[in-house]
Order: sequence, then C-alpha cells, then structure tokens
Amino acid sequence: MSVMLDRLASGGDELPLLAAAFGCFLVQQVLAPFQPALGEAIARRVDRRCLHRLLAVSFRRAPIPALEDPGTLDKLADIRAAFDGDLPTPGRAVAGALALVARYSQLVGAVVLVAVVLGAPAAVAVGVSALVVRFGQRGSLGRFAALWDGLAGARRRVLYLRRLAAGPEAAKEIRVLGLRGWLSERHRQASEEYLGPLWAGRRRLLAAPFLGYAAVGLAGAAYALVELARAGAGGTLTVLQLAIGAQAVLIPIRFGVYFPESDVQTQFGVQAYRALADLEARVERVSPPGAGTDPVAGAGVAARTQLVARPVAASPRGEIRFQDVHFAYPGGSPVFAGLDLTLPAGRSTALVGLNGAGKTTLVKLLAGFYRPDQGTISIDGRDLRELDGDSWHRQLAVIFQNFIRYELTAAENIGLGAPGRRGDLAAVRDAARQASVLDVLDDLPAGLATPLYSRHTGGQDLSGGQWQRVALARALFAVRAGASVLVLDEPTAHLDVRAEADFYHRFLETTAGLTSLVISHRFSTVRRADHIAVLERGRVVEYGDHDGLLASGGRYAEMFALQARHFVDLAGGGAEPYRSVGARRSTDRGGPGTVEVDR
Ligand SMILES: Nc1ncnc2c1ncn2[C@@H]1O[C@H](COP(=O)(O)OP(=O)(O)OP(=O)(O)O)[C@@H](O)[C@H]1O
Repeated sequence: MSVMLDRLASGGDELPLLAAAFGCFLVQQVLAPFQPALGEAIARRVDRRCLHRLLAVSFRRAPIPALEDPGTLDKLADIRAAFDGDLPTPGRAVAGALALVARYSQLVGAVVLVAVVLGAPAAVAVGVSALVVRFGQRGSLGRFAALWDGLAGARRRVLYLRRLAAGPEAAKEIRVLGLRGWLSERHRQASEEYLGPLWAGRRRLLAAPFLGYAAVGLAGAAYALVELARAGAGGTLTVLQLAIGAQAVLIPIRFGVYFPESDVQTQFGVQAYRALADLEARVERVSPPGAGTDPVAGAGVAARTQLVARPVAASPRGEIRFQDVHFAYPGGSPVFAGLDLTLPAGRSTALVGLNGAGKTTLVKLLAGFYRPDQGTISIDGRDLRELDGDSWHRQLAVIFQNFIRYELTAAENIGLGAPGRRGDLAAVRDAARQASVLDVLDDLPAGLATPLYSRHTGGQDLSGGQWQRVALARALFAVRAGASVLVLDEPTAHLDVRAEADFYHRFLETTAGLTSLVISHRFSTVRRADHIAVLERGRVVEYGDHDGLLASGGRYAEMFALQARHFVDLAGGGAEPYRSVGARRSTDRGGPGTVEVDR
C-alpha cells in the first residue's frame, strides 16, 4: 500500500501493485485460520496429556489422605474448573504462547521498519516503550493471578454454595427446611468474601498501573511521531518512507496493552498446569514413584519404599491380623490406641460399637487407604504394606456405609463390583438374586438395562433399601469374580424388617467360605457372625460369639439388651415382633426375645 501511494504521487502504473496487494490480502485471509487451528491441535494434545496425568494422580497414586487435604482439594477444584471449561487449560496456554510468536514477530518487523525510515533512536524509543508497557501489564496480570490463586479456598466455598442452591441433590431438603433465604444470604456473603478482595485487587493491580504504562507508551510513540512529522515536513522522506514509517510507528503503539488471544490463556493456563504439578508433588511426597501403583499412603513412607509390592494370591488363607494398631486422622484425636483384632479366614466377624468408635476407620485401614501410625496389619503374616495395592483391592468386596449410586444402568451398577466381568449378565443376575433385588430390577421399565436415575430419559430411581441391596449385589458380584474378603459396613441400615430378616436368614449362605467383616448397629444382623468384636476407646474390649458375649454380661450384652428391650417395649411387653425379625437357627441357644424373658 505504501509503494502504491508512492507511485500515485509520481503518476506510475499501480495495477500490478494493486494485484500484488490483493494477492497478499488473499494469502493472509487463507492463512489466517491456520494459526488458531494449529493452536487448537496443540492445545488438545497438551490437554489430553494433562488430563491423563490428573486421572493418574487421582485414581492410581493419590492416597486418600492426600486427596482429603484442603490445600489439595483447592488445587483439584481449580484444575477441574479448567477442564470443565471455566478457566483456560494448560493446552490453551500453549496455543496462547503460539499466538504470542505472531505478535512479537510483528513488533520486531515494525521496529526494523522504523529504524530504516527514521533511524535507530526512534526505533529504540518505540521498541523499548512497547516492551515496557507489555512487561508492565503482564507483571500486573501475574500479580493479579497470584491474588486469584490465594483465594482458591473462598472460590471453592462459593462454588459449593452455588451448586448446592442450583443442583438437584439438596433441592428437597432446602425446600422442606426452608433454607432458600439462608442459602441465598450465605451465598451473597461468601461471594463478597471472594469477589471483594478480587475486585479491589483488580483495581489496584491492573487499573492504576495501566495509567503509568500508558504514559510511557505515549511518550515513546509521541517521540517517533514527532520525528516522523519533522522528517516529513523537512522533505527528507519520500512518500514511500512516510507511508511505511507512519504504519510502522502505529504497530508498537498498539502493542502490549492486552492480547485477548493469549494473555488470560497463558497466565491462567500455566496456573492450572502449576496446580497439577503441585498436586503431583503433594502426592509424590506421601507416595513416591518407587511405591508403584499402591494407593496406600500416609505415614511410614520410608518403611514402605524399602518394601517390594507383591501381588496377592487368593488370601487370606489363615487370618487378617490387626496388631497393636494406633491411628489418628491428621490433626485429629486417636481413633485406635493399641487395637488387636484377628479376622480368621473363611469365617465371619462382626464389629459393633457406638457411633464414632472407629468401625468404618478400621475398614479404611484394612483397604489400605490409611496407614496405622503404629502397629501392623498383616494378611497371612505378611504386612499389608508389602502387598500390591491393586491386587489386594481385587481381593476385597466392600459395601461402604456411603456406597456410591452410579448414574448407570442396574446391570452396570452391579457389574462394577468387578469391572473386568461386568458384561457377564448371568453372573450379574445371580448376584442380584442373592441380594434379593432381582425381582425389583426385573420389574423396571427396561429390566436390568434401566438407568437407575430418574433424571435420565427412561431412567428410574430406587428406594434407599433397594439401593442398598444393589450395593450388596455389587459386592457379591465382586465375590463371584474372585474376591475373598467381604466387608459389609451397615448392610441393613436402610432395609425394612422383612428385608432385614431375609438378610439375616441368608447371612450364612452369603458369607459361606468367605473371610467377612460385618459392621452393624442392628444386633439381628450381627448375631449370626462366628465372632463378634466390641470396639470401644480405640480397642477391642470384648470378643467372642453371640451366646458367649451375652453370657459374660459385658458391653455387648448391655447394648443387645437395650435394643431388645426397645422392641419389647414397642410391642407392649411381648417379644414376638423382634423374634420374627431375628428368627433363630435351630442351633441358637439365645435370641433377643429370650434374653428379655430370661432377664
Ligand atoms: N476423614 C476423617 N478425618 C478426620 N476424622 C475422621 C474422618 N473420618 C472419621 N473421623 C473421625 O474418626 C472417628 C471414627 O469415625 P468412624 O467413621 O470410623 O466411626 P464409626 O464407628 O464407623 O461410626 P458410625 O457408627 O457412626 O458409623 C470419629 O471420631 C470421626 O469423627
């Protein structure tokens, strides 16, 4: 265009030049989409890799205590926000950096042209002022991003309240309890606590310094423009030089304030990447790479790294043993203080104790999610820390107290007990039958292919008790797939009297040949176990079978009598209702009803 202007002034033939300019314009237009397309391709590759690392750190190596740490949760929330599309991802940062290459190439080109037309001092003036504005603004953005990073906890609270208010999970309780006003006020407060410092920081870190940087940019540009005007007026420049100079000076003036295609992306995308690297480092600290795929972590890392993880054959053949186990959650008071407990192979053991006695914690230790602070847990004499985590987990079939209700079909909900065999529909049906839930599932609109989630088209939710039976079926499916240790944490908590009685009758059949651990507050569930352990003050204070513990008249007998008396009182003094729930085996010497009568 500059050459054309020059030719126009001297009356030359501008047609070939016009064609050349048009050709350049066309090439520019054709090439324009390639940069974002290339950026997109690179961003996807980088994000795929980062997502893989995130899943690896969450599923395989991240120990549960590390994942429950508030700092880690803040990091996780920010990385998730990036992959949910709320924030730029690391891939976007790389694509943004690619766009920066174009911007800086343009700046270098413009500075060279200014140098050619106006000389070195003008080129230095526009180049330096453009870089001062650029780095100043980027520095401000960096400081603002650090402030944003420091508000991760506040941001997570706002997000939690927003999801609570807008999501379906808590909707019923919010309405019934009339929490809408409270929730809205709480959300407003939390938003103020988060956004107040963020907005103040934005004004302080971004707006005010901008005025200073703008003055620097203006000074550099003004100097170059004055030089251009003087040279133009003095007649030392040709029209071509004047036209090129004017355009070249404008490029650095526009450079540096804010690049929408790269600034936020590189700043926050890199931050998301740092959060991922930080999360990996946190996990690495408690579970170094030498630890293999063992998800067990916590204390005792030094000891564990010296051990070689060994695959677990079908075990235990002899016993699972907790020996002098001491344990406290990080920052918490001791849950176990010298716990000794043996779970004999092939037998059922029930664990009873008051709320908070540590029953679920014992399951977490057994699963290796947490590590005892002192003492050992051994399987057939081998320290649990020696075993390969994944292979030990395949030996475990567990229903956790707060089992997961997957938004999947009924068959998948059961089949996930052993993902490798989830397609075996006959085995899935058998497990459902054994858990007494097959009839319920067969009656669903699409039978076992029905999604167990009423918010899916064609889906249907189940009742709490039906869900519990599905969870039991999941554990039993795992048993069918080879798990040899069955752990049932409150398996009858949601069951009606009939279902509980059914569970009670089937208990021996369900646990036959398995090393099983049953946790329950319902004595009708507990009493069928071969051994019963009473947990109190961080130790096992009583151990024996139902009859023996009743006869000894200790804590177990006391708790049992309390529960039995409650039922007898409800029934107006008769023991029948409870007896019908806990119908006894012919070998049973005692039962809830008889105890009351005996006493
Ligand atoms: N993730 C955790 N972090 C810190 N403390 C915890 C955690 N989970 C449980 N606790 C504490 O550990 C103690 C034992 O909890 P646990 O859940 O094992 O009890 P429980 O015997 O299973 O109780 P319940 O009968 O109510 O299910 C409790 O005092 C509880 O507050």
